[in-house]
Amino acid sequence: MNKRIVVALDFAQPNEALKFIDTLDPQQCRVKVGKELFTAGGPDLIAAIHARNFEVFLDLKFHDIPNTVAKAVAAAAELGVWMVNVHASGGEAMLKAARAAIEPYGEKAPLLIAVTVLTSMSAEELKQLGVQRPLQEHVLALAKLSAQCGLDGVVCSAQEAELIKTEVGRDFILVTPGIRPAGSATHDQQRIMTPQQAVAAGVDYLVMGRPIRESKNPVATLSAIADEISSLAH
Ligand SMILES: O=C(O)c1cc(=O)[nH]c(=O)n1[C@@H]1O[C@H](COP(=O)(O)O)[C@@H](O)[C@H]1O
Repeated sequence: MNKRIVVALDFAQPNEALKFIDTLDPQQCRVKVGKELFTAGGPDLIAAIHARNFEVFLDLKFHDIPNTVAKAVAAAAELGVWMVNVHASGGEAMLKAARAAIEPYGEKAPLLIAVTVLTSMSAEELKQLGVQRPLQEHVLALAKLSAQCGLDGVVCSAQEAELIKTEVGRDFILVTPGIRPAGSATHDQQRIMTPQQAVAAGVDYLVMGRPIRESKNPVATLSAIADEISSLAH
């Protein structure tokens, strides 16, 4: 139940992110550094976050040729991050290359997670891209491929969690953004669930950004959600 929430540090500047995490408790949550913040802050910022005892999900969603992704994932492992992600749609060779690249790090290797279908995408949008099968089927197929390639888990929406846990296995880690407390703004997210629904569906890690950062009292909001979900069975 511990530290199920990963707070998305979607800030423009490293100093804003550090100021924000200095209000948080590393025993209560992990943090996610994405494209905007890493582009601005780079490895120095990751070191500064680690110095504050937070575990980092480096969310750079690598999607490139196998050689490039393998080297990028190894570079992430060098930073000592807790979790790193790639896009499952990069395909089998890319996923296997990413897995092989972090093998030498042994127990210190980050968790390697593949993004299935972005939580901002609807079924209609997926069809526009030429994917004819239903969205849930596509997410499941990408999750199965990721598992076969040795990845530790996937990013999906909590709406697909039960299906993936049943079909791929209980130990396959599910990381779900698109988490919205009841009544809060959905922003650009399409496939959403409340924190309680997500935990009930079997999700391992809930990624939450704006509902926490933009709330009047982020610390109180985070604590309230953490308390609520810790009382739910997994
Ligand atoms: O890999 C991710 O973290 C991710 C995948 C996905 O499918 N959808 C998604 O929203 N994310 C990230 O999760 C965070 C969600 O933030 P909020 O929508 O503000 O809660 C953002 O930092 C996104 O970059």
